[in-house]
Amino acid sequence: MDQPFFLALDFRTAEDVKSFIEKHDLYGVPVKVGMELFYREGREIIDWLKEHDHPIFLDLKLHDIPTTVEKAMYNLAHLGIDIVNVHASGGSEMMKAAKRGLEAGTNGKVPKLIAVTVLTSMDQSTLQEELQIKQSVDQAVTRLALLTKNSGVDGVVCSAHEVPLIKQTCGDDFLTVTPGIRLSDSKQNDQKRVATPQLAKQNGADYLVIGRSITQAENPKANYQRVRKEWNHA
Ligand SMILES: O=C(O)c1cc(=O)[nH]c(=O)n1[C@@H]1O[C@H](COP(=O)(O)O)[C@@H](O)[C@H]1O
Repeated sequence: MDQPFFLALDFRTAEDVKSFIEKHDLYGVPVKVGMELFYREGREIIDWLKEHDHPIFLDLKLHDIPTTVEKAMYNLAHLGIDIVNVHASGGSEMMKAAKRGLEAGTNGKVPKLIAVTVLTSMDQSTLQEELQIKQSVDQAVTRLALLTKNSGVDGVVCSAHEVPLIKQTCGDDFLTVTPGIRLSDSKQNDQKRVATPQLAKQNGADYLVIGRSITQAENPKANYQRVRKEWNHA
């Protein structure tokens, strides 16, 4: 993959996606398709993106009983995507089932499977006050990363801040995919654990996920180039 940034295509319709990509000449860049777009447009938008050579991270964050997740992954595997995810908090049986489903459903290259640790929209107070989890964010993320690794899954979704700890605990080859990426002058929106592309690179992240800093910018292409420059020069 030329540039390790997944552009989050959080748009309502396929038409919105196509006109955004066309207008800003972003053909072929790695993209993330999430629930909003996939629930409406399904496999057609995936096929269109593949026809235009976009590497695809399908972000549906599956979290259900093992059998359901295994069968859902079996069906998703036919889409020919590159990365797909589950929630690590679904537990090891669920993660192993997800992997089995993907392997059984794929003809060619098996998509990478990653697991969300603690959402980047959460912070210490969400964990401790709302969810009554006594561990710190760092501890909870590391614990879930280790569970993910021991379940045979390829890597995790986490914030850029936890990458050094995860690499230390799970090894350099264990993938870290980091959303919550913001350019220094972008709005934080609903994200709590944010980082610049530069910090993510310095911390050793393998891939970035970045949406609104680009898609809602006055000049999306210019911001895309800024991310690229920050990453390449960090
Ligand atoms: O799995 C994800 O991609 C994900 C996990 C997470 O912890 N936080 C997170 O923001 N995401 C996704 O990453 C994208 C971030 O978008 P922006 O906040 O607009 O850059 C969204 O599409 C989220 O669904």
